[in-house]
Formats: sequence, structure tokens, C-alpha cells
Amino acid sequence: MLKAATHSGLVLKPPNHAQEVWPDFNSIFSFSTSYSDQPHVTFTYRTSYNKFSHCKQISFTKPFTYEGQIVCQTGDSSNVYKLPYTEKSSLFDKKDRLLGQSPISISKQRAKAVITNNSLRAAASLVGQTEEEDSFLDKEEKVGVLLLNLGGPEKLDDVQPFLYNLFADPDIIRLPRLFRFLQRPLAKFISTLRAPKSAQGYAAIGGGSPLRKITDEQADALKKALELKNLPAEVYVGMRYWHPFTEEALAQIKKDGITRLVILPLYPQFSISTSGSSLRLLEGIFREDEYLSSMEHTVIPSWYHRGGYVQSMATLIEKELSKFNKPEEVHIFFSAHGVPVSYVKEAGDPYKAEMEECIDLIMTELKFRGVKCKHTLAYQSRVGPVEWLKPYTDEKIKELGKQGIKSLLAVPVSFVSEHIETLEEIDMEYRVLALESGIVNWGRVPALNCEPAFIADLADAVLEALPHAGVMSIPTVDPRPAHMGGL
Ligand SMILES: C=CC1=C(C)c2cc3[nH]c(cc4nc(cc5[nH]c(cc1n2)c(C)c5CCC(=O)O)C(CCC(=O)O)=C4C)c(C)c3C=C
Ligand SMILES: [Fe+2]
Repeated sequence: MLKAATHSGLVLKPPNHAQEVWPDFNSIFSFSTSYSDQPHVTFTYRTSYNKFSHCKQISFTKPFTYEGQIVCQTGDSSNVYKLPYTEKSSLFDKKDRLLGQSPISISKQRAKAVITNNSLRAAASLVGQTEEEDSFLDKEEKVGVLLLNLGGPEKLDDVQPFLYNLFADPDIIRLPRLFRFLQRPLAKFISTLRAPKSAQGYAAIGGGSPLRKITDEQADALKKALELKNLPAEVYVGMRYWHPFTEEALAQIKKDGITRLVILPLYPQFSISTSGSSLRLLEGIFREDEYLSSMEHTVIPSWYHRGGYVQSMATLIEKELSKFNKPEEVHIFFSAHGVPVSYVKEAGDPYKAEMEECIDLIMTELKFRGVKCKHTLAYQSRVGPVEWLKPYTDEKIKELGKQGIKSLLAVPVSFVSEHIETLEEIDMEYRVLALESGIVNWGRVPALNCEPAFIADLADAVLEALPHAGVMSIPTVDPRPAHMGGL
């Protein structure tokens, strides 16, 4: 059953990513796949691309063209189809590297198969192997997926304690080691000071954050998507600063006897302040807990480059563009949650680089679909007196207005659910600012929430990550430098 859960059918245990060496590819190779609803099929490929370099977790980092023939053969060999086939994938970044998964459908004569880049990768990994592994999962294994998210106050009374939890996090307010004793008093002070302004925002969107409800819905949808792919799994939600807290999710995971866990932060791009903070928390808890530290688990650190995510974003953008009278004149305005500049410059946060790469991928996909609009990336939601990533969303909106832009489509990136920063900051504050700045036509792309293609891609990400699960390796050094609060 689980065999049919991946596209390749041959479930691989690839070597450590860092050591992964891609084989020379200028050859015909074949692999098998089985689908629950289709006969056993064998494919044979030839690719014109002759070398894959080191690749990031689950994405290709080089362009390639499939060329030649695909031999499809039913399991009982009664039918063999030889199909001439050429396909160039569409998702390239600025260095002309292919990123993410671009599903390729072949539907000719009576043979039909869906191949993903990942199955091609599986095939690549298979060169030289003859043995087919039945499944890497024992029957007794219980698979869990832990979705990590930030959490938000559910009612106005929750706002100050929620803010306290947020500011008490050393990954949000990063004090030098010597001043760490000030973390909690400072959190109390800042949360009390900010609570009235913050509460106003939450009041404007109905008295609380929709984050818990949407994340629960995403968890349900993901569980169903995994079931459809023949992987029965429990999906848990662990919030960093509000209910259900990560600790509660872990207690449930233990209670349920989960043996293999995929940890999936619901942030497409990695930041020290978001995924990093949640993962640091998990690391501390796992280290102290015998059950958790010996449970096989794996983390998907970021997934902005996945084809399913990029394509889902492009589809949402195209849909909103079509609502404008002159879509070609619309300026696409990506607005990401900001972080202080010091995160990137001093602590090496990959957030900015991942964000820029993400926008490039979405725009490349849009261009591939014939969209010719110009675009801008800016950063919103800054807090406190320090310098944050620029350009700032509010300043950029004013600038675009001055430049004579009349139609603006705001696209929230960096988060996949509606929340205060989309519903209040963008829909209310930035919309008013845009209209005051001379923009006449305003639109906003909705968050992905439970978009079926997006959820299906998350399910694929889980399936692809599952074979990588291992037991905890405990780092001996704190990755933060001492002046940033490291040990
Ligand atoms: C990728 C997304 C986010 C990054 C990066 C991020 C960094 C970051 N945030 C703050 C301060 C606040 N964030 C608040 C709420 C909030 N932030 C995100 C996402 C990212 N934050 C979300 C999803 C939410 C919750 C929204 C909800 O609906 O409840 C808040 C509270 C709201 C407010 O008062 O504005 C604060 C404060 C910092 C300091 C930071 C990086 C260091
Ligand atoms: Fe935030």
C-alpha cells in the first residue's frame, strides 16, 4: 500500500543530501511505478541533460529537457507503448536553474502516466541499482506530521499574553548573552506597551486571529491529501506563541505512539525568527525527552521553491489579475513580513535571499504563462526602532503612486494563511495608503489557505521527506554567535 504512496513506487533511502552525488545522466534508464488505480507501468527515459549537480533537499538545481522515448509497459507485459517525448521544464530561476517540481503529464494513446521531477530524481538515484525496496515503513509504524506555526490571540484578552510569549522568545528579541536576564522583564514591558495598538488591529478583524482555525483546516486537508496518496498519517498543529502550543502537540504525538514524524513549518521561507525559533524549541524539548529523541523524524526547513507552491501562487495571482480592466497595466506588489536587517547581516538569516528567489520563481512562472506585468518586493510589519529589511511596504506604495502607477495588486508572501497582517495591515492600512497615493485600482491576492493544489504539494513534500527521517543528532555547539545570545 505504501508502495503506491510515492510517484516512483520505488521508495528510496537516498544518501545524506550533502553527500549526494548525481550520476551522469546521458543514458537511458528505467524505473517502475505502481499506482493504486493503474496497472504496473515501466518507463524508460533518455534525457539530454547530462549532469545534475548537488541538489537541495527535494528540488532540482539544473535545467533539463526530457528527450527521446518513454516506454510504458503494463505489469503483465500485454501492452507496450513507445512514445516519442520531449519536455522542457518551465520553472527556472535567474541562474537558469530548475527548481521545484513541475508535474509532467503524458497522455497518449491508452497509456497515461504522471511523472514528477521527483520521480525522475528517484530514477536518477536508481541508476546502478537493481533491487526494488518494497517499503521503508514497517506495518507497525505510525506516521505523524507536525505543522509548525506562529499562533495568534483568539480573543482580545489574549493579546497581551500572546505578545509576551512572542517578545520573550530570544529569537524575536535577540539580546547579547550578558543581558539575557532582561528578556522576560523586557517582554512584559514591550507587550504591555504594544497590546492596545495590537488589540485595535485584532478588533478590526473580528476580535481575534483566524490563524488557529485556518491552520486546523490545513491540517485536516493535509491528512486527507495524504490518505489519497495512500499514506495514513496523523497531522498535528504546534503553535509557537499561542494555543495549541508546540508542547501540547508533542504530548499528543507521544500519546498516539507516533514512530516517524515529518516536521513541516508552515512558512515557505526560512527565518531565524519563525521556523528557526520553532525548531530551536523542538530541539530543546527533544533533547530532554527519551521518546522524542529516539523517534525517527525529519524537518522540511523551507519549501518556497516547490513547484506546487510556486504554481499555486501564480494561479492565484493570475486569477486576481483577470479582475482588473487592463491586467497588463497592473503592478504586482509582493509584500513580505520583514525582519530586522541584523538578522540577515549579522546572524546569517537566509530569509531575504529565499524571499527574493521565491519572487523570481513566481514571476518566471507568470512570464511563462504570458503575464508581462512589472513587479516589486517590499517588506511590511516592522516593529521597534531598529532598521528592518527594505524597501518598506508603506514607503514603496507611496513611491509607486508618485511614479504614476494606477493599478496595484498586493500579494502577501511569507505566510500561507490569512492573518492580521493580510486582513488588517494590507486590506485596510495599505489599501487606504495606496488610494491616497494616487493608485486607483487596488486588488489583493488571497492567502493560499486550503487551496487544493497547494495542499496536495505539501502532501508530496511530506512523502518525499519521509524516507529521510532519522533519530536526533544532538548538536554540540549553539549556532548563534555569543554576541547574539549563543552559548
Ligand atoms: C514569515 C512571517 C513572519 C516573520 C518573518 C515574522 C517576524 C517577526 N514578527 C515580529 C513581531 C510580531 N509579529 C506578530 C504577529 C505575527 N507575525 C507573523 C509572521 C511573521 N513574523 C504572523 C503570522 C503573526 C500572527 C498574526 C495573527 O493573525 O495573529 C505580532 C503581533 C501582531 C502585531 O502586534 O503586529 C508582532 C508584534 C517580529 C519582531 C519579527 C522578527 C524579528
Ligand atoms: Fe511577526
